[in-house]
This record gives sequence, structure tokens and C-alpha cells, in this order.
Amino acid sequence: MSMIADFYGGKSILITGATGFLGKVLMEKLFRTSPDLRVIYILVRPKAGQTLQQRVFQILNSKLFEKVKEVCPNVHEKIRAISADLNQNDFAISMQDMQELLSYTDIIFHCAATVRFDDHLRHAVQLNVTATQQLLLMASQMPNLKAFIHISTAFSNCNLKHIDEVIYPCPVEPKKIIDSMEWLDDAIIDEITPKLIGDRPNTYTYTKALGEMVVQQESGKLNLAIIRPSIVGATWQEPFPGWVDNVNGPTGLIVAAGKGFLRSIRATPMAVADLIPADIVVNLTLAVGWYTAVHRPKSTLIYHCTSGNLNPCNWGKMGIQVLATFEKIPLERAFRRPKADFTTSNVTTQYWNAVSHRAPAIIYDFYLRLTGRKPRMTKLMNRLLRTLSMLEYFINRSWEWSTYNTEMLMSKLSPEDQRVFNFDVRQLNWLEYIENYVLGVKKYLLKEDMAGIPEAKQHLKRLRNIHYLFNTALFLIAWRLLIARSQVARNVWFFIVSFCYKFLSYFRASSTLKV
Ligand SMILES: CCCCCCCCCCCCCCCCCCCCCCCCCC(=O)SCCNC(=O)CCNC(=O)[C@H](O)C(C)(C)COP(=O)(O)OP(=O)(O)OC[C@H]1O[C@@H](n2cnc3c(N)ncnc32)[C@H](O)[C@@H]1OP(=O)(O)O
Ligand SMILES: NC(=O)C1=CN([C@@H]2O[C@H](COP(=O)(O)OP(=O)(O)OC[C@H]3O[C@@H](n4cnc5c(N)ncnc54)[C@H](OP(=O)(O)O)[C@@H]3O)[C@@H](O)[C@H]2O)C=CC1
Repeated sequence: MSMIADFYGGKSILITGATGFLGKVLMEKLFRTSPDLRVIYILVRPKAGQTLQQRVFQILNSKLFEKVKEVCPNVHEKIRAISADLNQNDFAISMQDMQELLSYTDIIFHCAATVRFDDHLRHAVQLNVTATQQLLLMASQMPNLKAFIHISTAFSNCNLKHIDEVIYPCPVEPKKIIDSMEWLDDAIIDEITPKLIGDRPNTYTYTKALGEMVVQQESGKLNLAIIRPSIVGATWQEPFPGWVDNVNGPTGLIVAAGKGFLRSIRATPMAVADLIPADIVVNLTLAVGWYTAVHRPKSTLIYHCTSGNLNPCNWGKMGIQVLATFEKIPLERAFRRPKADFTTSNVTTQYWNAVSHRAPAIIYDFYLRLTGRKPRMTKLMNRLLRTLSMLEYFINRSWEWSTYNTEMLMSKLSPEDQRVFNFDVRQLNWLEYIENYVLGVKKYLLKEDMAGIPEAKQHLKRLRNIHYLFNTALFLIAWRLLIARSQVARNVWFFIVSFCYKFLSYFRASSTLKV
């Protein structure tokens, strides 16, 4: 019997960010392992013309929830979507809903955040700091609350090289930042943002660090824990390997490489690729929820959910495996053949960006214009290059995260819980995981049919032939132009032609002699 699964039975659980990548996997696992839980409250905002109910319906009817429906057929009744916007005061939750939340919630998992690296500081503070503070305030009014689990990121202190499971305070208090956002105008905020974020690369990591400080300020009053995952990737095992549904982190680059848009990337091949599968993060999160509620540690514990120090993989190995998988299982309608490389200097990066990214996009757009269609490749390529420049910081450095608390927790679990809520990253085989990740990108994110693989391979062959033809034509044109302009080139050309002629005459003469 799993103690963790048993613990969540009969409980009312509040999840923020349940419509996000991690939130969905968390909900799925909860329903699958504790189908007798009382209710999961999710705070959802209407989005993209969809009502709350439509959003929930879409999630529950997705492939991810197929297994849940077998073990928990009444899952629709156990999920209660509450209209909420974390950017608003009191999250714009109705009085009635608020009353219900305050009265019944047993556990909170706070996953909602803006994960955009380039978000305006005001918005990032609002969601990653102020909303966390408000949620903590709500939590303090919940008589039945047993644990509040905050999802942060291992990169909240990415300005350090070695990171322990402790809070590192930012120079300016979160309260001061929150207050200043209320009266400073956007132009001034833009001006002070670089000074505030200091040696962090973006507003995301900075505001996540502030969010942790806000959580810590409540320790003593509430039963809290913080989880810091590194780069969350597709699922490893559960509910099935390779599930992923957004382009964040490496996923977008895997798509870009598979479609042949991404040809070179400034990365350090030996730098640690601290990826962590979403199901490992979720298993740890649920174990932490149980441990925090049942064992009530004296202080707020922080858990690093990382792979680098227990089972390291590097970007070089990952890149090779991604490309090797695309050899076997290509994506459909690729722009070019999947063939990418790492560059290490700024100069080579600029060169390859011009030659391998911008030039083909311009040529393709020219072709689209000629055939009466709307050009779009240059725009797409510019966006990809912008994304690459944002991710570069994370693929050219390595960090060391200590994992004492995570290992301690693992040792506290029963053998059954260690199996059902497995977060031991040492058991992960990277090559197998990456292959499943790439397959998952094809199947679940891009929704491509596996039956289309032979056609995709044919398409790549055609692209290869076009590539050879194009290169030969380019060479001949360049050579022709050179010969027309340069005496040296003409001499070289005559030398090569006469050499070939002599060689052929000799070859013909010797074969005639043999006969
Ligand atoms: C030796 C041999 C070698 C062989 C070599 C082989 C190589 C080949 C194999 C390749 C794999 C191996 C290397 C892997 C390296 C991975 C590095 C990962 C580091 C992650 C660190 C994370 C650390 C922190 C973790 C955390 O704690 S938090 C989670 C992380 N948070 C994020 O990852 C948000 C990022 N994103 C944004 O911050 C915004 O997206 C923004 C970018 C500002 C754009 O923003 P904007 O331009 O305004 O517009 P969007 O609407 O957002 O997007 C506009 C358009 O870009 C698309 N697109 C959005 N994203 C991505 C993305 N990633 N990748 C690609 N495309 C993306 C979107 O599909 C849309 O396309 P479209 O629809 O136009 O076609
Ligand atoms: N993905 C990763 O690589 C990593 C993620 N993390 C952390 O994990 C957590 C979850 O990340 P992930 O699932 O990847 O992120 P997603 O972007 O997939 O999900 C974010 C969630 O937050 C919700 N949200 C955003 N703004 C609001 C708002 N104003 N009101 C209500 N809900 C809102 C989104 O709702 P909606 O669907 O309406 O947009 C969505 O459900 C975050 O705290 C993140 O910092 C940490 C390390 C790595």
C-alpha cells in the first residue's frame, strides 16, 4: 500500500497553473494514484475564446488523461474549475468560490507562473511574486490546510555556480519591489530592470527568486516547502514516455532541429544539460506534499529536482541523440534536412546564422514571392534566432545543485512509495529518454502520424537532391564569374582541364595496352 497515495485520499487539493505543462501532469498523477481524493480545485482563467468548462473538457479528453478515465471514471465530478486571474486583486474569485476554497482546502500546489524570459518586470513581479504573496495570505485563512508546496526553479539563483537547498536573499526586499511596481511607470521600470536583476539573465529567474523570499517570510506561520526543478522535459515513464505539449525549454529547439530550421546553435557541448522529466518533478512534488503535511519539518525545506549531480548528461550527447533519432524517425514536411552543429564563438555563430539560417530563409521567401505566396520564413527565422539568444545563457554554463533534502526524502519513503512515486533520476537512461522525448514531440506536440514516416523519409531524400543540385549550380555560377574576371582563375581552370585530359588519355592508353 502506498502511504503517499493513501494520504491524498479524501483530500481537497488546490492547484494553480493546472492548465500548464507541469500542472496537467500533476493532476493526472493525483487522479490516477488517489482516485478517492475528494476534489481538485483548479484556478483557471478563460483564454483564447474558450470558457473554463471548455478548457477543462479539453484537458480531460486529451491523450494524457486516458489512463485516468479507467481508474477514476467520475474524474469530471472531482475536478472543480474556479474562475480566477492571478493578476487581479483576490484573483477575481467570487465570494462563494473563495468561501469554499478557504473552508475545504487541505493542500496547495502553487505551479502558476509566467515562464517567459523576456516578460516585463511589472508583469513578472505581479505573477511570480505578488500572486504568490496573495496565495499565501489566502492559505493563512484556511483552517484545514496541511501543506503549501511552492514550485520555483533551480535557476532562481543561476547567478551562483554552486547552489544549496537554501534561500539566497536578493538585495532589495520583495515588499519594496512590489510597492514600487504600483507607482513607477513602465519607462522607469525598463530603466531600472537591468540594475535590479543584476547578474541574473532575465526577469523570470529574478522574480522566481523574489517569490521564494516571499514564501520564506511566511515560514513559521504555515507548513511550507519549495521545489526547484531544473529544465523540465517530456515525461520519462508516466503516464507514458515522451509526453509533452508545449515548446518551452529544449522542446522548441528539438522541433526546430527536426524541421531543419535550426542548423547551428551556440552551446558548450560539455556543459551539463540539467534536464529533468516532468513525471520525476511531479513524483517528488507529491512526496514532498505528503512529507510536509505528515512530518511537519521545523523549517521550510527546499528540494532540488535536478539531474546533474546524480546522473549527468551534456548538451553534446543530447544533440547527437536528437539528430540520430530524426535519422530514424523524421518529422513531416521538413524545411531542410535535420543537420545541426554547436558553435562556440560569437564570430562563428554570426557566420552560421547568416549562412545557415538567414540566407536559406531569404531564398525560400524569394521563391514564395515568385510563386505568388506570402513570404514567412525570414520572420520565423528571426524569431528562432531571438529565442536562441535567450536560451544561450543556459546552454553555455554548468551549475552544481546539492540534493541533500531530496535524497533524505527518498530514504524516508517505503519501497512501495519509492516505486509508485519514483523520483530517483539515477535510474534514467538518457539515450532512451531522449529518443522517447523526440518521438513524443512528433506524436503528442506536433500530432504527426507514425504512418507518415516513409513519406517523410522520401521528402528528406528530395531535399538532399535539391541541396546537391543547388550547391553544384552555385559552384558553377561562382566559378564562371570568377573565370570571367580573373586571369589566375583562368590559368587554374586550364591547368585542371588539361590535367584531367592527360589523365584520361593515359587511362585509355593503358587499358588498350592490357587488351
Ligand atoms: C556535437 C554534435 C551536436 C549536434 C547539435 C545538434 C543540435 C540540435 C538538437 C537540439 C536540442 C539540443 C539543444 C537543446 C538546447 C535547449 C536549451 C534549453 C534551455 C532552457 C533553459 C531553461 C531554464 C529555466 C527553466 C525554467 O525554470 S522555466 C521554463 C522555461 N521557459 C521557457 O522555456 C520560456 C522561453 N520562451 C520565452 O521566453 C519566449 O517564448 C521567447 C523566447 C522570449 C519568445 O517570445 P516571442 O517571440 O514573444 O513569442 P512567443 O509567442 O513566445 O514564441 C514565438 C515563437 O517562438 C517559438 N518558441 C518559443 N519558445 C521556444 C523554444 N524554447 N524553442 C524554440 N522555439 C520556441 C514559439 O513556438 C513561437 O513560434 P511560432 O508560433 O511563431 O511559429
Ligand atoms: N517548464 C520548465 O522547464 C520549468 C518550470 N518551472 C516552474 O514550474 C511551474 C510550472 O511551469 P510550466 O507548467 O512549465 O509553465 P506553463 O507556462 O506551462 O504553465 C503556467 C501556468 O500558469 C498559469 N497562469 C499564468 N498566468 C496566470 C494568471 N494570470 N492567472 C491564472 N493562471 C495563470 C497558466 O494558465 P494559462 O493556461 O491560462 O496560461 C498555466 O496554467 C512554474 O512555476 C515554473 O516556474 C521550474 C523549472 C523549469
